[in-house]
Amino acid sequence: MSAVTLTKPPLGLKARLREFLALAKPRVVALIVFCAVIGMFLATPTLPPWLPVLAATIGIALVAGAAAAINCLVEQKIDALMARTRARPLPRGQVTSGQTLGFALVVGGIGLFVLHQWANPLTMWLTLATFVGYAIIYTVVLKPSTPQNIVIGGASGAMPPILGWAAVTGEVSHDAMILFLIIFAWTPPHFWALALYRRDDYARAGLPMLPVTHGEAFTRLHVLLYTLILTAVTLLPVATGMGGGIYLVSTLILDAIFLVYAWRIWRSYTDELSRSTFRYSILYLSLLFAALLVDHYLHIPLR
Ligand code: HEM
Ligand SMILES: CC(C)=CCC/C(C)=C/CC/C(C)=C/COP(=O)(O)OP(=O)(O)O
Repeated sequence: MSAVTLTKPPLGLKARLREFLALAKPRVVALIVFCAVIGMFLATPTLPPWLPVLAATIGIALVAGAAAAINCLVEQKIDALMARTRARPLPRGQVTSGQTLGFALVVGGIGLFVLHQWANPLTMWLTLATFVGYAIIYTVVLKPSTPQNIVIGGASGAMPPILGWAAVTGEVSHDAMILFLIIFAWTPPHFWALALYRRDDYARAGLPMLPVTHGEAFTRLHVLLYTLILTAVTLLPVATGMGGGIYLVSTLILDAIFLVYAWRIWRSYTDELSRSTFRYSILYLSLLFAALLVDHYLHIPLR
């Protein structure tokens, strides 16, 4: 009887690079970097110096990608159980754990070096803390143990504008902390909208996400409550003068649409609505930060 070989054919270089890129969750990292870059531009009244901007953009992207790869490494067994994540490179066996660790260490190490050399040490340390916050504290400790995982872990995801700000000014101001608060308040409706229509995935994987531990109705109410908090927080830039007329009009429109989604999630839930709300959350954050940037340079003062 002839033996049947089940080994996969080796990947070509391009396909291999694609697998490594997938480990870095490029679309999430793109929005993270976008928010960091806006933080850099908001940090100074004129144009920020190009070298720290370039270094911080590259450095933050690399370290965030490395953090995402560690998340894929730690969660490979969980990812194999969920429909949304089972096609990732590790569960499919396209890369090994060792390769993923090596990739994260090299890419993250280069990112930290770039930040230290051409941005400043403060930005490097804050980015390293963000890396630890997401890759270790959120992924290893919080995610498998509490439904508040994404609320607390959201602090890491909210760091990018602070990192950008620090790269340009060498310090962290109150306005940078307001940008942090916006992403921090945005994370629960962003994630719970997804968790609602992916609740079976999370239940199968044994992860204590809010719809699994506290039920759908409770989660739907909390999407609405956090969207209300988000609306309040997005008015803070107007209170401090960081945001002017263009920002105010933009955020009122974006918040109103988000509130309609959140209200409907609470009152007349469907999975399709929840999916649209999740998609809108990404558009919302992108447009809100874009509005802050436009407003910064075409500022219409409100006082
Ligand atoms: C703890 C905080 C966060 C959690 C738990 C979370 C959760 C998630 C999950 C589970 C997805 C996957 C959706 C899918 O596979 O279809 C996702 C997608 C996404 N998230 Fe988040 N997120 C967080 C923070 C952030 C932050 C800070 C940003 C950017 C500033 C962000 C931007 C995105 C984007 C752009 C996508 C879409 C990715 C794609 O289309 O492939 N997220 N998020
Ligand atoms: C250094 C730096 C700026 C780091 C940023 C940290 C970072 C990559 C935050 C993104 C948050 C994110 C991808 C959450 C996905 O949730 P999940 O991991 O629970 O989702 P999953 O189920 O898709 O793995």
